[in-house]
Amino acid sequence: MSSLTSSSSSTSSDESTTDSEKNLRLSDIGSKNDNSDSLSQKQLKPAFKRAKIKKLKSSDQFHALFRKNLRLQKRSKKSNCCVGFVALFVVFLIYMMQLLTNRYLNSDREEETDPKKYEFDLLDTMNLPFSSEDNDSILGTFQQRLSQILTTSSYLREEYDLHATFLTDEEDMDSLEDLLYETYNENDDKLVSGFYMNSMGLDVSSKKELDYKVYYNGSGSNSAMGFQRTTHSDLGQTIYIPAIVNLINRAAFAKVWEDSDLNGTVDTTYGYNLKGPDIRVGLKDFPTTDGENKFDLVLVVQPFYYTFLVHFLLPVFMIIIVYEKENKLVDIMIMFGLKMKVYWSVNYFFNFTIYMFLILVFYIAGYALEFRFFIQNNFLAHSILFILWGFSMVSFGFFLSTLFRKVRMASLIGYFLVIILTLVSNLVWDNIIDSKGTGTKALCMFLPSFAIYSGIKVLSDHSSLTVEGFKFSNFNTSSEGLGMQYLMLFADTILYLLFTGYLYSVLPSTGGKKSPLFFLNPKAYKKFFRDLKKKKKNNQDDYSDEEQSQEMYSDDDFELNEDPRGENIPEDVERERQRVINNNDPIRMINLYKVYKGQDGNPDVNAVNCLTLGIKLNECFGILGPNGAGKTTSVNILSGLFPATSGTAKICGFDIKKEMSQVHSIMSVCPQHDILWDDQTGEETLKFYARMHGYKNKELVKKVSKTLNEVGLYNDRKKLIKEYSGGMKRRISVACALITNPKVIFLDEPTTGLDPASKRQVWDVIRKARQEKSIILTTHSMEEADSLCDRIGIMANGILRTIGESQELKSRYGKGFKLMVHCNAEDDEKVKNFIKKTFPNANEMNSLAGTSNFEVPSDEVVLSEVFQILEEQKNDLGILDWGISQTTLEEVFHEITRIAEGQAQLEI
Ligand SMILES: Nc1ncnc2c1ncn2[C@@H]1O[C@H](COP(=O)(O)OP(=O)(O)OP(=O)(O)O)[C@@H](O)[C@H]1O
Repeated sequence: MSSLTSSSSSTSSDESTTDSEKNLRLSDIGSKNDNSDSLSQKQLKPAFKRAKIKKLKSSDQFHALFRKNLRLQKRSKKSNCCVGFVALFVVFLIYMMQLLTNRYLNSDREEETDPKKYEFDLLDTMNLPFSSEDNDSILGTFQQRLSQILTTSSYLREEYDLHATFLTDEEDMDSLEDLLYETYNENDDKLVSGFYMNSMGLDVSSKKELDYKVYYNGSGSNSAMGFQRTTHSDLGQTIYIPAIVNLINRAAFAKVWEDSDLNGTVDTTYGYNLKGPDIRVGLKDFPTTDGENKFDLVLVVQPFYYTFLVHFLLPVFMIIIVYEKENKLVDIMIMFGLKMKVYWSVNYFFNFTIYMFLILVFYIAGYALEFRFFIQNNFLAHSILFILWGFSMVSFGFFLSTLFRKVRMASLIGYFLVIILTLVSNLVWDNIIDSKGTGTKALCMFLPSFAIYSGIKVLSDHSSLTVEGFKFSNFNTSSEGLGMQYLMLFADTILYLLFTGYLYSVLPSTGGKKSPLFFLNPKAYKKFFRDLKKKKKNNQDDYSDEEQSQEMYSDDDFELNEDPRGENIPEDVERERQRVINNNDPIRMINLYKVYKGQDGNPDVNAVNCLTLGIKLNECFGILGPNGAGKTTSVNILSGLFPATSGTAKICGFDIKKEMSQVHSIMSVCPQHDILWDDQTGEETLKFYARMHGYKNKELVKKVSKTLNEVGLYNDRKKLIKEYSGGMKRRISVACALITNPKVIFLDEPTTGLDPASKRQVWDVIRKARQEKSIILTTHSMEEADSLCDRIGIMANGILRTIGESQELKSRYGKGFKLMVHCNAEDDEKVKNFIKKTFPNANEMNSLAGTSNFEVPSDEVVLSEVFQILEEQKNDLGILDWGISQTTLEEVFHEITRIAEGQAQLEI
């Protein structure tokens, strides 16, 4: 009846009437009378119309999913604290190491790379032991000799890379500095030094002293460049001056002494009692140090720790995905219409955002604590490296997540991987790969850890005190550029996304759906692309407008085989089969089979066996059956969790084999076991699904509040799901199935575990919800089926055994009425005789202490007459109490399962 309403309303607007539509109407009329003659399948090829479906917007889904992820992330305090702690710990370690390095190992150096900023920090004074009257001439001779040694000694130039220049003004001094530092930076062994003769200092007549300044390399290992202890005459303290200064001073002095005719005037103890003119030496160290001699701890450990830190989110990314996979949350979201491209995009974007947050904290700490890695290197150089690593790590995490099905395993292996990848990239790169050619390096970088480690190492090497920071100006020319790292990280991002897509398709998901390994089978590969093209085309057609046009389709795809029971098929089941073939029910299953492959030597299980069934519009259809009858399997096939082994079903005209995405956008499900996020509240859970289906703002709030009220959870809406009782979880699962306003609802044992009051509340909700919908409800409660379902099908061993309205089944399978009479013991015989006389075929079932039970065939009973007769004779016969009841659904159920068991025994 309801299907008539549905199809006639859908065709009424059409001007033209096709033959197939006529067939449809004829068949609809047929469905009104279930006893109508069945038409051969060949004769009748009806064309049906698909339901109107509303397009689910990707943006709505993105919004809902992102909010959900964010909320759950905020609530996973342990994981957030752990990540934060590790980040801070790494920053703290590096900071401490930098402090230690600066304080104890480079204590005589300053962290200043600009040579211009160095002062001549002290002046050493050497007294020449001559009589003070001869200052001028002594100083003149000394200066002359000094110049001669410095400019003419090839030995000094070659051995010590000595640069001596006599300058006249400050500008020239600058150019000498530039020359010295340039030479210094280019020179491998760093044994450069420089002398600067300030012409001003030559004015010996007025100053009675000679000034000259020396640039020296304080880090030199060469003994000649090393330091020598001397006592600073003015300061009265011990200072260290470069050996070369003493060397040259002494050489100049010796010459002066030798040439001087004054030596005779000098007392043998000249060094102590004569005080002649001063030779003052200004000292200026080079700003950077020779790495060989100054151990910089930060440089050694930095690449390891940074690599560890940036890997640390990898297991978190894996866990997010595997958690939803293990708990079938992905499956349920798909059943509620989630598009996988949205799912992956949101997770990609979300994971990348978490990573960027970590990097932001790291950068703030790094700049605040003045890590040379950040300050010395070009900002873009390290930012691009870290961003590209973020992209590739998320892809890599996705890829790894496809390999795990359990969160515990994923987190265990994930954290182990962080350590292994960090260690391997550190040790293997430094000891083996670093010395290899570009090709080998690039190949190794297909493991993204190598790419990030080597990139960090390049930047780390540039953050040493002795070298310039990394700049893009040396990017192209430098053999240690970052080009390869950037390129490979980008390539890894794409590569691991492709791997993820591939593995996600071919590895079995929780639901057991998987695609073939295409590359092993070129035909399957071609088929895949053909299907994809077709699907794309369908999608375009389906979603060409906001509301889909009602497209005609035929049943060519249905495999209309005979039921294997052949002649033995029960009449009602066969009638339903013909009705389904010729009708446009919103849910139509034809010859649906599901065989589970036997594992560990067990035989295959035929869970669903040639199920042909149709659910009408506005109908709530109950599937009953003992445990293992195939109820849940049927629902799982229809909702797309499992593929059928053969046969198919159409839901609102969409084939579950090929158009599941359209089916998902119009259906909802309350699974047998609650599939919910423990850390969301009931309200948030409902909002999530409602948002996915386009509800917004006031409409969203209203809809959610109404549904919460209906299932009696409004007052508990702010509680987390993990704080809900089993019954409350069940009610929120039912609410989820109702909130999206679907056309088709699958309710798998929706009231299991509910107390009687809640059960009735949920029944009321379901009763109200069936308007404009088709509902399949599986249950073990006969009372529920009786109360809620318009029609009932009873399954056993995967086979549909009977179908019909509750009353119809009772009269078909029940053995009539049950009559109970209660009287005094002395009247017992009299009463029994009366019953047997009134109902000749009544069968006495039992009798005890004046209470007797009879089974009376239904054709002997006209209820009104029974009432009249018994009430009239009650007093005369001494009947104290009596009652009559019809066969219950439970008895029908037992009868059916008993027959099924008998058949199964025969088959064995
Ligand atoms: N994943 C599976 N792998 C193998 N066999 C399965 C699987 N799921 C179900 N089965 C088998 O399929 C048959 C039907 O199971 P199903 O869960 O559909 O029954 P049901 O009618 O829903 O039972 P219940 O009332 O206990 O929920 C059973 O024999 C069961 O053992």
